[in-house]
Amino acid sequence: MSTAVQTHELPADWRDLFALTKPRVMTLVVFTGLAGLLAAPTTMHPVLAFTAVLCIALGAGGAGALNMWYEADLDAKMKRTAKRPLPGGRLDPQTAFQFAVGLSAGSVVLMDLAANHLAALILAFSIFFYVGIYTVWLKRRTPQNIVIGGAAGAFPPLIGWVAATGKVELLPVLLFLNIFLWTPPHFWALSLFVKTDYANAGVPMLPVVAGFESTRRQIALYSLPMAAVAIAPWPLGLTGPIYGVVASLLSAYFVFLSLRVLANKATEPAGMGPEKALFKFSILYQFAIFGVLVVDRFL
Ligand code: HEM
Ligand SMILES: CC(C)=CCC/C(C)=C/CC/C(C)=C/COP(=O)(O)OP(=O)(O)O
Repeated sequence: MSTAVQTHELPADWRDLFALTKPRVMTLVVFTGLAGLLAAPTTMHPVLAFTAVLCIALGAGGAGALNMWYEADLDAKMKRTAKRPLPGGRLDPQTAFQFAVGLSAGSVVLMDLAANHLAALILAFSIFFYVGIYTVWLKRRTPQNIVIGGAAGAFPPLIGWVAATGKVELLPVLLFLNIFLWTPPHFWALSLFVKTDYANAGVPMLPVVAGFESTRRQIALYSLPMAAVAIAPWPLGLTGPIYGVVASLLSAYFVFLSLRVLANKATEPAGMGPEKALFKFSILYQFAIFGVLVVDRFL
C-alpha cells in the first residue's frame, strides 16, 4: 500500500472532527484526570472508572471544539492555527458546532450516569469556563485571560477524584492549584516566541500588551507559588516521600528554568532558548508530577 493511500484511510471529515478536539493538549488533560482518579482512595469499578476518564476526554474535546468553532476568525489570522479545519475550509461551522455540543452534553450526561452528580457538575462547569469565560469573554479583552480562564484546564484531576469519591478534598484542590499556577508560565513562555502571531490577530496576550520584561517577571512570579503548591502535599501528609522528593526536584528545576527566562534579554525568536526550554519542560513537568503521584499512591 502506498503512503498516500495509508494517510487517507480515515475519511477527511473524521480526521477534521478529531482535530477539533485538540487531541495533543488533551493527552495531558486525560493524564491528569486519570491520575486524580487513581490517587483517590477508591473502590470504583474499573469499567466505571474508565468511563469517567473517557467523559473527561469527551468533555475537554467538546470544549476544545466549541473553542475552535467560536474562534475560527482568530485562528485564520495566526500562522500556528490557520490550517485548522474551520479556517482551512475543510469543515462547515454547523457540523463543527453540532459535534461540539453533542460531545460536551454527552460527556456530562454520561459522567452523571457512570460516576455522580458532583463530578458531572464540575465537568459541566469546566466546559462552561473554557468556552464561556475564557474563549468568549476574556481571551479578546484582557491579558489576564489565561490566568483566570486557565482554571478550566486545572479541573480534570479534581473531576477524576470526585468521580471516584463523590467528595472535594484537600489533595485534589492542591492538584487544581498546581495546574492553575502552572498555566501562566506554561503559556507565557510559549507566547513570548509566538508574540507576533497574537499581535497580528489582535489578541491581548501579555507579551503583546505589557512587553517582554514584564512577562518574564510574571513567569518567574507564578513559578514560585506553583512549586510550593506542588510540594505541599508531602509535608501535609497527603502523599509519601516518593512524590515529595520527585515533586521537589521537578519544581526546583522548573523554578531554575523560569529564572533563566527572567535573566534573558532577547526580543527575537532566535534568542528565545530559555523560553523554549521552559515551555517544553512545562509539559514534561506535569506528566511527571501526576505520574509520580500515582506511583507514590500504590507503592
Ligand atoms: C489558558 C490556558 C492555556 C493556553 C492558552 C495554552 C496554550 C497552548 C498552546 C498555544 C500550545 C502550543 C501548541 C498547540 O498545541 O496548540 C500548548 C501546548 C500544550 N498545552 Fe497548553 N495551554 C493552556 C493550558 C494548558 C493546560 C491546562 C494543559 C493541560 C492540563 C495544557 C497542555 C498542553 C500540552 C500537552 C501541550 C503540547 C501539545 C503538543 O504536543 O503540541 N495546556 N498550549
Ligand atoms: C474538562 C475540560 C473542559 C478541560 C478543559 C481543557 C483545557 C486543557 C483547557 C485549558 C485551556 C486551553 C488548552 C487553552 C488553549 O488556549 P486557546 O484555546 O487560546 O488555544 P489556541 O490558540 O490553540 O486555540
